[in-house]
Amino acid sequence: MFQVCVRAHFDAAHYIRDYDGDCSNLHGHRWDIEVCVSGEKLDHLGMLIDFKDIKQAIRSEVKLLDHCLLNDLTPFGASGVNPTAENLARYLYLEFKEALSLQEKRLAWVKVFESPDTWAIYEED
Ligand SMILES: Nc1nc2c(c(=O)[nH]1)N=C([C@H](O)[C@H](O)COP(=O)(O)OP(=O)(O)OP(=O)(O)O)CN2
Ligand SMILES: [Zn+2]
Repeated sequence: MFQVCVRAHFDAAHYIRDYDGDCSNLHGHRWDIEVCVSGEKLDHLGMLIDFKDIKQAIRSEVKLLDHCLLNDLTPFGASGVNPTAENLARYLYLEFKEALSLQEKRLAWVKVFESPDTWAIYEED
């Protein structure tokens, strides 16, 4: 089984509603993300998936998220879903799953780092 992964980052602000502490105040992070596709079969070039294809999907998403207030975005707005690393990882997983429309491969996981030492992973069974 191969895993092919791409790392990227964006800068965005957020606050955690109802959090008992500083994180309920508006603050920013450099969010690092990692997107990983898995599968068995390589193409004639010896690639599971071209890094470029993953990068392109990430670029479109990062355009939406960079320098924004995550709480203002539809998935985290009136819905009451807090923009935590966990919820952001799930949101991005579903976005990339749709954007990449993978065949004979799957989106293995998406990692979202709030800092170099703290991160969340979302994957599907
Ligand atoms: N499971 C989660 N826990 C926390 C999240 C999260 O998304 N998922 N988010 C936060 C806050 O966003 C906060 O910005 C990060 O908190 P923390 O790591 O404590 O950041 P500090 O810079 O304050 O780190 P210290 O080591 O405490 O100085 C909180 N928790
Ligand atoms: Zn934070």
